[in-house]
Amino acid sequence: MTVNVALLGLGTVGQGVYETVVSHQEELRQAAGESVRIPVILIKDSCKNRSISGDVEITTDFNDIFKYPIDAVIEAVGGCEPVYGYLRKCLERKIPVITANKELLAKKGSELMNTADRHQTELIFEASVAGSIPILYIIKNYLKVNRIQKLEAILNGTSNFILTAMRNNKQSFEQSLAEAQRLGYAEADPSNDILGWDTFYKTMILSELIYHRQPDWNDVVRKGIDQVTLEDINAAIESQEKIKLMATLSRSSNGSIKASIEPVRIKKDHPLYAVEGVNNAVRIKTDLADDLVLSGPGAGAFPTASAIMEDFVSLFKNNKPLKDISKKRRAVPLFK
Ligand SMILES: NC(=O)C1=CN([C@@H]2O[C@H](COP(=O)(O)OP(=O)(O)OC[C@H]3O[C@@H](n4cnc5c(N)ncnc54)[C@H](OP(=O)(O)O)[C@@H]3O)[C@@H](O)[C@H]2O)C=CC1
Ligand SMILES: N[C@@H](CC=O)C(=O)O
Repeated sequence: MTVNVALLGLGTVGQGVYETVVSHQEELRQAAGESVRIPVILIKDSCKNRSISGDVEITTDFNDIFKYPIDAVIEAVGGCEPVYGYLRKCLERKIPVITANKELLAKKGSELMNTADRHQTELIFEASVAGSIPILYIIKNYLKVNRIQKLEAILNGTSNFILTAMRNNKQSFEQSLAEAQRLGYAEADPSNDILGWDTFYKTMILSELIYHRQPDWNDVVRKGIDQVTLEDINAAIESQEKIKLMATLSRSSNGSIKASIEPVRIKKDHPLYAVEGVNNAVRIKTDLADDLVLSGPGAGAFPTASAIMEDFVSLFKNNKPLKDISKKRRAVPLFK
């Protein structure tokens, strides 16, 4: 048997997913119990050269994906429109969706999750937060008894890459951003990265997961790294400190959720001090486990494809065919 996956988007992430499906057939067969094939890929610009095998249809028409017996959809386009409509259509047809799209999830995650629920299918999105780090899985499945008191995190690979390059190589902000774009870390619109929006969306997803709701967006402090200068970085070095774009999330005693995203100076003994380059890290303080820190690459083709493909195989429980897997088996619902 073969599982057919429609891939939406063939940029940094989509290409990483496509190549992983080609290079990891054996592992996918082991984990999913069936071989995995991508018969169709949606793109925007039909004039670009693509390194894709000849038997894959490349299309600019979303509806073409339904010409194939699609078992799952992987979305790597980004943004809200037209993707929201596309994913709704897939879920309404009971097709499970795996997405890396944090902006869409922060803005429309509840609606899409309700659609998935109504149609008894899955919407999963490990890749939307902290790249390759399985942070959503760990919070959902491994911290059910613990009370999460506070979360501190570096969630934007591009910003951390830029701050590291400015510090270590004395590169200018602009040069460092251009390098992050060349490496495929930055969003299509990099102002999402450098103004803190990307971290903001990821923090909202974490808030949904941990507290089952988001704070009022107007109450969230959101600053990016756009105002950080080489002088600021040198001043931090003088004090043996580093500047990091830090997200924080907690619930106050009155039940309100507090979140902030801003560049902060941290000292050598801070657990996230050593997190450099494109890496992300999440520090979770809980009442029982105490202080947990997870780190790993937060952006890039293969770290993101890793999270997407691990999400994908998580759809296969006990090697059952995808169509036989009931939605009701999902462990803890997110966005509810
Ligand atoms: N880059 C990264 O490291 C990470 C990215 N993400 C998320 O993954 C998603 C994709 O990111 P990334 O691969 O970097 O983005 P890219 O800009 O590299 O790729 C986007 C892809 O989507 C296609 N596309 C854009 N608009 C449309 C449209 N209207 N209809 C059809 N196809 C369209 C583009 O087509 P064409 O090729 O024709 O231009 C391109 O193939 C985003 O949600 C991003 O936030 C998540 C984690 C990490
Ligand atoms: N642009 C994002 C990509 C991953 O989510 C980042 O730099 O972290």
